[in-house]
Amino acid sequence: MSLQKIPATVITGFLGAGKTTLIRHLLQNAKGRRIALVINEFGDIGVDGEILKGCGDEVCREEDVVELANGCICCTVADDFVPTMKKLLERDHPPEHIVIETSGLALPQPLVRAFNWPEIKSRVTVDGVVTVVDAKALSEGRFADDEEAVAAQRAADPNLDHENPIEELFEDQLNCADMIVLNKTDLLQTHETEKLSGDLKGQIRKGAKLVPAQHGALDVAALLGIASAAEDDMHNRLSHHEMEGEVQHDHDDFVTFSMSLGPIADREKLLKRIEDLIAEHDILRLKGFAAVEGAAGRLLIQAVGPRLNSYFDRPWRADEKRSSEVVVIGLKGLDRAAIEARLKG
Ligand SMILES: Nc1nc2c(ncn2[C@@H]2O[C@H](COP(=O)(O)OP(=O)(O)OP(=O)(O)O)[C@@H](O)[C@H]2O)c(=O)[nH]1
Repeated sequence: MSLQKIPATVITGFLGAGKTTLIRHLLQNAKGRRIALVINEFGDIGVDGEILKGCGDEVCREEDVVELANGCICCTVADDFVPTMKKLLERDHPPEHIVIETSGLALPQPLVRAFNWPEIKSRVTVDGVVTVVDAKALSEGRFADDEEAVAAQRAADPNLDHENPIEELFEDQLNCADMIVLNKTDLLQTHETEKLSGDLKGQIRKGAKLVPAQHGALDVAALLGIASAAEDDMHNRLSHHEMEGEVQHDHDDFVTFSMSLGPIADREKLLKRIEDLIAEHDILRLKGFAAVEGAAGRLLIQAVGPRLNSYFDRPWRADEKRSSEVVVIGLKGLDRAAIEARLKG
């Protein structure tokens, strides 16, 4: 057995920033390197795992994708993450590199700390924490407060403890990063990207790298091999909760639910219903697959904030059940019953 530790890259970033897209690009350009993926999703439909497995066996073998779907990886470190890592390490041919995709709602800090568990620390080190940022959403102010609204809230109730859960999570994910990928720059003008980069540089930890990207297309040599050993450096990467001396954090600010829609007779009508829903409710993320009647492929549906897109990602296999399932994520208070009723038409 080699004494060298296996490098692990943690890919984090808010809902829909482009983590799965980046990993897909990485696998397609890994040039034979044996990479195992650990994927954590909120909700019980493994959309990200399915997208990656859909890349084809030569890029991503099914046995190299491990899905953790029992809630958020940052809260289930001991029960899920550590045993999963141990299993990967006990394989006859352990991976050469491990890539971990956190859910868009996860804090990376508890996960990175888990690399200090003795049974992991002796065999694995964090190569880098990569935080993917949705440049378009950031430019639209989705991670910041509307200052006037906050001032009005405070004026109405000065005792109000103001916390924007999205902004806080975004900052925690930034603060832990070795590399920040400013993704989706295709949706911005050059001067907007430059302005965002300049603004972000003022907010990130010294030494963290900021790189612009489109569809996560980064040079694999830059992405892997950072060798940060972030697990030894957590005092420089504290989350808001840690800075405030809290051990626990929770996801009470967000709700996630999934639902089955049955066979879809008309693709366009379904997409219109989803568009209307997104306009009417504060849905942060919606994703899933649909079985459109008469279509040979499964329809992948992706919505991030106001942007919706869909395409047939691969043919249905003869041995699988054709079903339509979506997961919806939003802030607490989302009207689940109304959304379900509307989605089901
Ligand atoms: N225009 C544009 N779209 C992108 C880019 N990167 C990703 N997307 C799209 O953004 C949507 C979300 O991408 P994902 O890679 O699934 O994002 P994610 O961070 O894995 O999402 P969660 O795991 O749900 O948090 C998909 O529709 C992607 O095709 C990009 O650089 N430009």
